[in-house]
Amino acid sequence: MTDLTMDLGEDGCSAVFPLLTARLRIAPLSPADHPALAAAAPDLDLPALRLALEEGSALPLCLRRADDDSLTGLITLTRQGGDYTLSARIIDGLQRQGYGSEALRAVLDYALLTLHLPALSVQAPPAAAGLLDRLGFVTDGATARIDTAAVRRLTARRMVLVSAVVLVDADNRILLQQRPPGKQLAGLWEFPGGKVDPGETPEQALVRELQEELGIDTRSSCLAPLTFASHSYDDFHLLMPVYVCRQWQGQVRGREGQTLAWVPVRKLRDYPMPPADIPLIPILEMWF
Ligand SMILES: Nc1nc2c([nH]c(=O)n2[C@H]2C[C@H](O)[C@@H](COP(=O)(O)OP(=O)(O)OP(=O)(O)O)O2)c(=O)[nH]1
Ligand SMILES: [Mg+2]
Repeated sequence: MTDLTMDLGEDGCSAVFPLLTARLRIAPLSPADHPALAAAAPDLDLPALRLALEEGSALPLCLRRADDDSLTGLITLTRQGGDYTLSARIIDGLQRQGYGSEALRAVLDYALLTLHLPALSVQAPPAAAGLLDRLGFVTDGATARIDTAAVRRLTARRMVLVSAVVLVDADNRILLQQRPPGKQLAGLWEFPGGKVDPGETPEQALVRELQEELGIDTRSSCLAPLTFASHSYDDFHLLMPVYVCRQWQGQVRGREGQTLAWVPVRKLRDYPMPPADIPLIPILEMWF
């Protein structure tokens, strides 16, 4: 039997939560969620949910929009005997905008591929049949069921290899560049770098990207491996070796119109970064 709350730390937080999707942050129910939930779904038995969460027999997950933190819904995993069930509720007025499918992909991925539940079943109203079918559920009467193999097919993503660099100047500041409008993750601050082309090594790709993006010359021997990022975006899995470089030739300038910032490590958290980069910040804080 799996304790559904095993990834929650003492304070209800953990390294895996929030689950992030394109528009949502998904995190275990906390007392801070109660007022919004009670207002939006007065029929929910919040004290019972809270108790089940404390006992580890249920994991209620609140869905909130990443941009304005507004409540979008609740997905609850429940253990009943040896079986695991799921129930999903999107707040009235927010249905039919794809939030359910977006959140369910992330929750199914977590429940079957991280928590290793063998299968999940859901009471399926006829209106949800199409959605459940697209997600890989098999319907039998009023119940629909999904297993690990189906979730693997649902969440399989191509792997994209991207090289990135922590460029450090003489004052120990780190170069960030802002992703331009129109590109994926526009407006967020990232480390320079880019996709590794076929036939390139990660180091060769970085030497090329540093010339293309910043107009500077460096060599593979000036790139020291530092760490890596590994993160599932909705449509691909990013694997990003991260190097550190202190030696280059030429003046750094944004050759693709991007805004640049030299940032002391203690100020990194002031610059919103792509979700893949968030785990890199404490590593840099320790390292510098
Ligand atoms: N360079 C860089 N990319 C990052 C970081 N974090 C992160 O999630 N990414 C993602 C964003 C993109 O999906 C992908 C890199 O793509 P990119 O758009 O920079 O690729 P590129 O320089 O080769 O540009 P393009 O020719 O494909 O437009 O990696 C980061 O810190 N640096
Ligand atoms: Mg790039």
